[in-house]
Amino acid sequence: MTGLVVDSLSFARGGRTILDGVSFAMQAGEMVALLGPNGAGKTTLLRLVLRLLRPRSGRVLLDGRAIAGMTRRVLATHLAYVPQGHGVVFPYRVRDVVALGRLAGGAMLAPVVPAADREAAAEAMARLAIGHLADRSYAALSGGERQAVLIARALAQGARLLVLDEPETGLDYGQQQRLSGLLRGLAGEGYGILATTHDPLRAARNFSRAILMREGRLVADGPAAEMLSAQAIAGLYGFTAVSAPPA
Ligand SMILES: Nc1ncnc2c1ncn2[C@@H]1O[C@H](COP(=O)(O)OP(=O)(O)OP(=O)(O)O)[C@@H](O)[C@H]1O
Repeated sequence: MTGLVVDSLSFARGGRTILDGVSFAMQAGEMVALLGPNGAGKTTLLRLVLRLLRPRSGRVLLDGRAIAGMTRRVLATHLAYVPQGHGVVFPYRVRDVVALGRLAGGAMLAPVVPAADREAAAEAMARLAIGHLADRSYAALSGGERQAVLIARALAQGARLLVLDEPETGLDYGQQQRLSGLLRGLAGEGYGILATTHDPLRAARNFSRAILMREGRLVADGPAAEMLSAQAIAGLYGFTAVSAPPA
């Protein structure tokens, strides 16, 4: 698995500091939840890790190598992005959406999808138990099915570190539970999972570790259950914790 190091990362836009000296490292099999109020800088941090933005200062290392010097193809062998499952423009078949993951590594430039890429896509779909959706239109899927397809696309890419942006958004309870089980299973196989979330209670249950951010700074980092106590959550989001009334 790919080890990720985020080293003193800062980012600014229009003279305003959006991320200020964020540092952490994560290893194989870790499930790291990134939490904080709206505007804390979570998405900006993910975009820097994915090299979709350039930091003002600091660096991101994958297996000890700075991502700034990597080709897109090499970066894609380490890191895969699972965006939120919205915004469907074309009614692609599910098997084609998953096979698109192979493009990130520079494969599949031919007009016909090479057999190896088709196999990788089929394997990823089988892994997520969505083989039966292969010929369905991605646009016609439920939110949970789309999320599974996007994770399959990331697996087809071959990367071992998955970066997910609010993966449970829009999913019903059952689909959230399935997603959590799936991510835990992947972590058990040695995938690294880094996900933003707005649900501290689920994060405390399902993630091994939580990183809390506020106003562009990392304010806490540790075991999820410990980091996400009622008091810590109240402090992070700026409200007063109320205890349950006596029965
Ligand atoms: N391109 C940009 N130009 C100017 N400001 C930006 C830009 N992108 C983000 N910001 C600002 O940076 C801050 C952090 O935004 P970011 O989207 O990273 O927060 P977030 O923690 O992901 O928030 P949310 O929980 O609402 O998704 C916000 O104040 C946002 O307005």
